[in-house]
Amino acid sequence: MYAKVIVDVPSKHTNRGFDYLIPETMREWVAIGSRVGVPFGPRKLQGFVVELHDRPDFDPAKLKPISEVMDLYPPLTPDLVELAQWVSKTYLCHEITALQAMIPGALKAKYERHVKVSDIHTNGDYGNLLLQGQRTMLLPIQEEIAAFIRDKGSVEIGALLEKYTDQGGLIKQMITQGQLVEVQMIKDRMSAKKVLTVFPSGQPEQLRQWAELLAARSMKQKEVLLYLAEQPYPIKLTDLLNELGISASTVKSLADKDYLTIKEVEVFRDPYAERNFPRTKPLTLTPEQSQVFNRISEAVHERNHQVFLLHGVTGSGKTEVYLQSIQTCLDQDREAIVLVPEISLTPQMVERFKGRFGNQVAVLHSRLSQGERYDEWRKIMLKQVSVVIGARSAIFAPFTKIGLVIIDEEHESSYKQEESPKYHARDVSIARAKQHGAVVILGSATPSLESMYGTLPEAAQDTPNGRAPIELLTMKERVEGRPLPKVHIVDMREELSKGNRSMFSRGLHKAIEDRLEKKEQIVLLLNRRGYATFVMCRSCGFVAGCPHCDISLTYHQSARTLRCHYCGYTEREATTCPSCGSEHIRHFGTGTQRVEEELGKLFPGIRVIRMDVDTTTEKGSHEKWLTLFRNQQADVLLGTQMVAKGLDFPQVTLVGALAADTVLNLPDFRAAERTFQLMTQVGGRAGRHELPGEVFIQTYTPEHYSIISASNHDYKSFMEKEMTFRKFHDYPPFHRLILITLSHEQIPLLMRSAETLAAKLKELAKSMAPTPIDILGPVASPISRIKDRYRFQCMVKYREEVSIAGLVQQAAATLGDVVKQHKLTISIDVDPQVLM
Ligand SMILES: Nc1ncnc2c1ncn2[C@@H]1O[C@H](COP(=O)(O)OP(=O)(O)OP(=O)(O)O)[C@@H](O)[C@H]1O
Ligand SMILES: [Zn+2]
Ligand SMILES: [Zn+2]
Repeated sequence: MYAKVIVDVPSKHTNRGFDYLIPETMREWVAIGSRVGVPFGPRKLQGFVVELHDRPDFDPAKLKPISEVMDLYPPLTPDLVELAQWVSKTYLCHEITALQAMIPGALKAKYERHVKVSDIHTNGDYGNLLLQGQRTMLLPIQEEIAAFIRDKGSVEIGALLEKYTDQGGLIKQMITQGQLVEVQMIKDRMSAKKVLTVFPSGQPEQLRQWAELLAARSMKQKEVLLYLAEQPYPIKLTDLLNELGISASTVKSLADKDYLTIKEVEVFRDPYAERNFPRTKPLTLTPEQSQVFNRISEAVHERNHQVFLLHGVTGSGKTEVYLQSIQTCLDQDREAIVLVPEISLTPQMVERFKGRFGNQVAVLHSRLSQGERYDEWRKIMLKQVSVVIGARSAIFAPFTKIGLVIIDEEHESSYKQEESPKYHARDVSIARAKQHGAVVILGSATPSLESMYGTLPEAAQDTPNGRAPIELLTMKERVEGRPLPKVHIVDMREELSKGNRSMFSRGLHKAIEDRLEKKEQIVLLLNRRGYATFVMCRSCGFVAGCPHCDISLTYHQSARTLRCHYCGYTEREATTCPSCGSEHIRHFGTGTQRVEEELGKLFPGIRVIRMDVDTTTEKGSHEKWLTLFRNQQADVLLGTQMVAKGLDFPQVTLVGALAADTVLNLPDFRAAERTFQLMTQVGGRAGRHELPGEVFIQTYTPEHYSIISASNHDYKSFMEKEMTFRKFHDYPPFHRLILITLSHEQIPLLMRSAETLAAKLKELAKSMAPTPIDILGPVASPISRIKDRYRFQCMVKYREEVSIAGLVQQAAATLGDVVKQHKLTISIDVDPQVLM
C-alpha cells in the first residue's frame, strides 16, 4: 500500500500529491486525512494523506517511507479531503492551503531544528569513525552534553545553546565531527492539557479502615482518606489541596502506601466552564414558525440535500426555528453545524444553544485561546458533541454524519475569507451539505441578492450546471404580533439649515431625553468604515497619509497618535502642518470616541458603553460590555457594526443610526445592499419585546431607495430595484466576478505585467466565444498602494455556466517568470466581496 500525500512545501506549493511507502508498523494508523511527517529532499515536512492506493507513479523501490504519523485519529475526515479539492478548484488556491484551513491553528506544523546523538556514537561503535580518522576524544563537558541529549532523545538547538551558553563552539564541533546530527522535527503548537488527578484505591469502607490504621500523628493523611471516603470519585489534585488546606507531600505519602494513585488525566480547556446555562424547553411555535419548521423537518427526514432560504423579519423567531430543526436532526442521530458571523457570536447566542442542547454543543470562534479552540475541536473529533456553533471556519468541523447546516445572517460579507483560501462559507456549506445529503438553512431578515436570485424560477434555467435551486420560506411577522418599529428618516442637510450643527438631529435628541427619563435603553450605531477620523490642515488642505500605503491615517484619541489600518504604521499627532506650517491642523469626522464625548456633554450623567475595535480587543471584553448593558448598568450602547446584529435586549426601545450614508458612498456595487441590510438590522434591535420601538436614520441622502425601503421594512421593493440595477450593469447575481490583483514595488514592471495579463485573458476569452466573458482593466486598484507595493487589478465578468478557472490560471501562468524573478504577487479572488 502507498499513500498519496499533499506536502506543506512553503516555497513552491503545488497541487501534486507525492507517493510514499507506508511502513508495516504504521499500516493501522495511516488513513485518508492522516497528518504525517515525510522526508522531502533533505527536510522533513508535514503533509496530509489524500489517497491510499497500490499503483505508485514511480518505481516503488525508489519511494521513501512515511516517517511519522502525527495523530491517533486522522484530523480530517475523507469528505473534508474531498472538499479541499473542491475549494482548491473553485477558489483557485493550492490544495494544501485548503487543507490547512480545515484544521485548528494548534495543529499547524511548527518546524524545529533538533540535534540528537548520532547512532554510531550512541551504540558506542567507534570502529567506523576510527577508520575514517574521525574518532576524537570528547572533552568531559562534551560527554556531559552528549549524555544530556541522549537522555532526552533529541533537543531543540536553541534550547541546547541556552543551557550550555558558553559551549556554542564545542557543540558546533560535535556536529561537524558527526557525533551530533541535526534533525528537523515537526512539533504541534499545542497539546492536550493534562491535570494531576487523585484516584482513591478502594471503596469508602476500605478507605475508612485505612484511615484507622494510620498512626495518630498522621492527622492530615487521615483527613484525606476520610474526605475521599465521603466522595469516592477521582478529584483534581489542586482541588483536593485547596479543599483541605494541605500540602502535596501529604497526598504523595498516601500514594506511596498505595491508598490512592495520582495520575495525569487529559482535560478540555472549556471557555464556558464557569458559566451556568439555564436549560430551556422548546417554545410553542407561532403558525408562521410551524409552517416553516414543518417543511424543514420534512426535508431533514428525507435525508436529501436541499437548500432553504429562510427570509424572516427581525424578531420573527428564526433562532427558535433553528433550535427545533436541530432537535429533529439530532433525533435522527445526525449532526448539525450552525454558522453565525463572528461579530454576533455573543454570549447571548451561545446561551441559546447551550441552554437548549447543554454540553452537546461545541463553540468555535476566534476570541477563544488557541488551546480552547483546539479542545472544542477535539470534542467534535472525539464525538463528544453533535452540534457546533461557530464562525466561518466551523463549516470544516470534522463531523461525519451531518444532517443540517444553518447559516444565520447569510447575507453577511464576513462569511467570505479575505486571505487565501478566499472561500465563501455560504457556498462551501452548500458543497459540504451536498456530500452528506444534508439540509441547508440560509437565514436572514435581509437575504443577499445572490441567495434570493437562487429562489427565482429563472435562476434554475439560467444555471444548468450551477447551484441547486433554493426553496424560499418566509416569516413576515414578529412573534406575538409585536409591531416592527416606527422608522423616521432625518435629513441632516435640513438640520444644518435650521442651525443644528450637532451630530444628533433634534428628533433623535428629544427621543434620547425621553428614554433616559423612562429608564429605557438606547442603541446608537456609528458605522466605522469610511468614517474614521482623519487629520486635515484647514489652511492648505494637507491630509495626513500613510507613507507606505495609499490611505489616510486614522486618529486615535486615547494615544494621541495617527495609525494606518492597513500596515500598522503609527506617528505622533502633529501640532503644526508638515506641509505649510499652519497651526490649523486638526482631526475631522466623527469617531465613536467623539460621539461618546458629545453624549456626555449634552446629557449629563448619561451612562454610555462604547463598543468598537479599541474597546473590544481584550479577551472577554465583548461579553463584559453586553452583560453590563443587559443588566441595565448603562443607558446607551454605542458602537460600530458590532451593535447592529443579533442582539435581543427587552429594554431597548430606541435605535439611532447616526450616519446612514457612510457605506452608501463607498465605490462598491454592493453599497446600496449593505446600507439596506445595516439599517434594517440595527433598526431590528428596537422593540423586540413588550415595549414598542422607534428608529431614527440620519442621512444626507434621504431619497435613496435603500434608505426608504429600510424605513418601510420593505425588502421586496428594495430587492426589485436592486435586481434591476445589477442586471443593467451585469453585476452579480446575474454575472459572476473574479478579481485579479497584481502588486509590485515598481510601477513600470507592474503596469507591463498587468497589461500582459489582461491581453492574455482577452485572447483566451475570445477563444471561448460566443460565451460572454468580459475582461475589465487593467486599472489601478481603489487602494493603489499597500505596504510600499503598488496595486493594479483586472476583473473578469462571466456567466455561471462557463468554467473559468482554467482560463484564469492559464493567463496567470504567463506571468510565472516575473513572479519568480521579480517577486510580482498575483492574488485571485473568486466572487469577491470587497473590491479594494
Ligand atoms: N414561538 C415563540 N413564542 C414566544 N416567544 C418566541 C417564540 N419564538 C421566538 N420567541 C422570542 O422572540 C424573540 C425574537 O426571536 P429571535 O431572536 O429568534 O428572532 P430572529 O428572527 O432571530 O431575529 P433577528 O433576525 O433580529 O436576530 C426572542 O426573544 C425569542 O425568545
Ligand atoms: Zn497646511
Ligand atoms: Zn500603511
